[in-house]
Amino acid sequence: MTLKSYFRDVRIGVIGGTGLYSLDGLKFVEEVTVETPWGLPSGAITIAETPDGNRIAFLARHGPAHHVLPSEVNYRANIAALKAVGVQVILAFSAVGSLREEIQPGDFVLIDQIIDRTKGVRGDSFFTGTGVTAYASFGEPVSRALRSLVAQRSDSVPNITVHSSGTAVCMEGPAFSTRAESNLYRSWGADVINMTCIPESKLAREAEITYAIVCMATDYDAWRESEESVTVAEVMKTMKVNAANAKALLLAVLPDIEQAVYNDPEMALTKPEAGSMQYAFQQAPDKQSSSGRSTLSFIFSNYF
Ligand SMILES: CSC[C@H]1O[C@H](OP(=O)(O)O)[C@H](O)[C@@H]1O
Ligand SMILES: Nc1ncnc2[nH]cnc12
Repeated sequence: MTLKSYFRDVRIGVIGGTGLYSLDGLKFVEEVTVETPWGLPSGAITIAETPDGNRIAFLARHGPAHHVLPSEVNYRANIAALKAVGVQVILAFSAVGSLREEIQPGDFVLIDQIIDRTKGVRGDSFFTGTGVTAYASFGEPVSRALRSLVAQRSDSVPNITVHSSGTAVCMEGPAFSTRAESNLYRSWGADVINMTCIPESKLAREAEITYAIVCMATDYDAWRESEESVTVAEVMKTMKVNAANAKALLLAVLPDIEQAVYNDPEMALTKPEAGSMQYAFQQAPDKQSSSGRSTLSFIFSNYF
């Protein structure tokens, strides 16, 4: 596709997860289908206009009708497509199970750490198969600055409890965990569990996009002896309330993110990620595969 001229200025992207398939309260502009070197994303990207007149991009992670399983989401295409329309910051949303008594269904958690329990079946690097080697830094998988913006603004949203940090386990799925697994993750210090934050967060980092994910607790997974283990019915029931709260939180925090990406000459919000791959490449440019360089230029117009 030919990218329209305004796309370079669509700096904010939102990824909706289970139960969050569209945005409310913003003016619809258009839907765009972006083909990437890694294939097609889960669906069309919706471009919407904020009350401040900026355009943002929305993508439903599993597709608008949730037709794609977490292991089968083309995370590379999703992130590459958002990057192609200009996105520098992604605020993602995810339905998660709670591994802690104090994180109740309905609570939101701004995770700062992730334990990867996916099983190697997901395309998890833009560099795989390109003949170009690069190693992203991922010790802090989520943007501290974006988390803190969301945490601060969440005070203005009624009826939500937001935990400002936490560790997520990302499991393979689609079947939920056994009780033994759920207890194992608790013993590791994990607070919530989902099936999608890996490789989404890792690919955002490779693409130098500032990324945070709002984890919305829907259930107590499988660890509580006194309760039935999680079911989809339970997740969807809680997500009805969570989705409304997520939309309210997004509308509340958007002006702050817009201010940070359009009006801060220092670009403090995106600074840690922008340019972070600069020293991650191993080979001298003349030793990199030229077809790989051409593929990667789709997301790294600055390096290739
Ligand atoms: C349908 S429950 C399991 C499903 O829900 C979460 O999705 P998302 O992270 O996209 O909100 C979880 O990660 C699983 O993919
Ligand atoms: N218990 C759970 N495990 C994994 N992903 C989830 N998404 C919502 N609840 C979940």
